[in-house]
Parts: sequence; structure tokens; C-alpha cells
Amino acid sequence: MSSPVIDARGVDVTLGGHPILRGVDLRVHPGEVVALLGANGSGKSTLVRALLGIVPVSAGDVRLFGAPLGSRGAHDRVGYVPQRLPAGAGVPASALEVVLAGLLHGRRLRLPRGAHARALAALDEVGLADRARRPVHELSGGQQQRVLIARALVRDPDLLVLDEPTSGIDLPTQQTFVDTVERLRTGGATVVVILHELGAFAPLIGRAVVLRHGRVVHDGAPPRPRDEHAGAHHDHLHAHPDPEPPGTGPSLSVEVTP
Ligand SMILES: Nc1ncnc2c1ncn2[C@@H]1O[C@H](COP(=O)(O)OP(=O)(O)OP(=O)(O)O)[C@@H](O)[C@H]1O
Repeated sequence: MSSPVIDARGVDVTLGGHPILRGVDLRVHPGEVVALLGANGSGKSTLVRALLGIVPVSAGDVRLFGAPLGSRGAHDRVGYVPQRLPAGAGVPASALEVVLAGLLHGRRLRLPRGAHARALAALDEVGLADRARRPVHELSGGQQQRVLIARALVRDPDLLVLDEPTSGIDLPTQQTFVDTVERLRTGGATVVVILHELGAFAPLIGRAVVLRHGRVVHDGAPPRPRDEHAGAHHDHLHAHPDPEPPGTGPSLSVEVTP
């Protein structure tokens, strides 16, 4: 089998003095589309941030494209779509400028040749070509999310990491994202996507990794929708909080569905 795009072994992350990830192992191979699932607070965003070197790892080892974290060559191949525009996004940057920023990374402080055409093409792909000059903070939440996706796409990434791309997004826009991921996968890219529900992504997802209390509790076939609330494990896809810290509380949980 080809060498993994992501190779994380025994990853621990501690934030604010609290253990958030505990001994996470994750290997993702070229061309895989992997969904990262789990309740609110189970550690999904922290895991992708650790994989990308955005939060420090307190134990374990992470490699991207075979290189240790911090290797620029590897990072240049990644497109990352965070959950929302970072704080400070009130600066009056246009959608086009935000997308162009995706082409500035590593030591590259100048835009490459053809940058504007590439940025406009990326905005067009997410259906925002006509909003290119609009200040991004004047766009709707869903449109801002699309701008962030365009910012990742403009890099032509070999690894695309999406943090809940469909939360608060209408169904037609979700389909735009799914089509984009499908196109990247067809081109050989690898995709890791945090989701609360497989939803429109379901046809693309061959593997699901479920986190609970910062540990991987499932790595394999995606749960079928009708199983989401069945069984004791209930490590499902909805936006419920992670119920109790590990090692405390009762081992039996009961859910009452209205
Ligand atoms: N910078 C931080 N300092 C302290 N605790 C943090 C920090 N960032 C995240 N956490 C905590 O880590 C836990 C996991 O958060 P994380 O955002 O990774 O979960 P998640 O599974 O992505 O949740 P959601 O589905 O709500 O986005 C939460 O309890 C959160 O409060």
C-alpha cells in the first residue's frame, strides 16, 4: 500500500491543563475520503488542528506526506477549511483577497503568476464569482464558508481538511461542497472532513473515524443513518455534547426521544 498522507501515532493533546486527545492513532492513505465524527467536544477539531500543527502535540508523532510536522513542503500541499472565519475577520478584506491569501504560505510573500485568475476560478467553483469584490464580512455565514473553501481550493491541495463544512449551510450549497470534494478525489486528492451528519456527503464517505472523549472508538465503515441512535455506543453524528468525562459517571446512558 502507498505511504500514508497522514500518519499519526499515539497523539496526546493537552489544552488549558486538560487532556483533550488521548493516544490517537490515525493513518489516512492517498485518495481516501475519511469522515471524522463524534459528539460536540469529543476532540474532532482539536485532532485536525494537531494533525496540521496548529495546536501542539504533547505526546506521539504526526507525519504529513511522510514528513514531520513543520516541514514546509508538506504544509504547502494542504488546504484547510476551518469552521468559521477567524476572529479579526472584521478587517475589510474582499472575498477575492481572502482567497488570494491561500496562495501565500511558507515563505511565499508574493502572489504567483496568474494568482488572480486562479482565485476567481476558485470563487466561481463555489458559486461566488459575482461576490469577489465584496467585503467578506458583509457576506452571509454560508457565503463566508464558501470563501474559506475557495481559499483552500486555490492551493490545488493534495490533502483537503474540512471542519464541519455543512453546518448551517443550505442543501444546494452542501451539494456544491460535495461536488467539489468529488472532483478533488477524482483528481487523486485525499480528504478528511469533520461532520455531524454524513448528510449529502454520505455517498462519498468510505470510512468513518469516531472520536469519544478524545479517543478513537470506531474506525471503519460509516454508521448507517438508521443506526445513529441505536445501541449502547451511541457515538453518533449529531450535535449533542460529549456527555461525561472518561472514568466518571454511570456506564449506562439512556436517551429519551420525544
Ligand atoms: N484552546 C483550548 N483551551 C482549552 N480547552 C479547549 C481549547 N480548545 C478546545 N478545548 C476543549 O477541547 C474539547 C474538544 O474540543 P473540540 O473543538 O476539538 O471538539 P469537537 O469535537 O470539534 O466539538 P464540536 O463538534 O463542538 O466542534 C472541548 O472540551 C473544548 O472545550
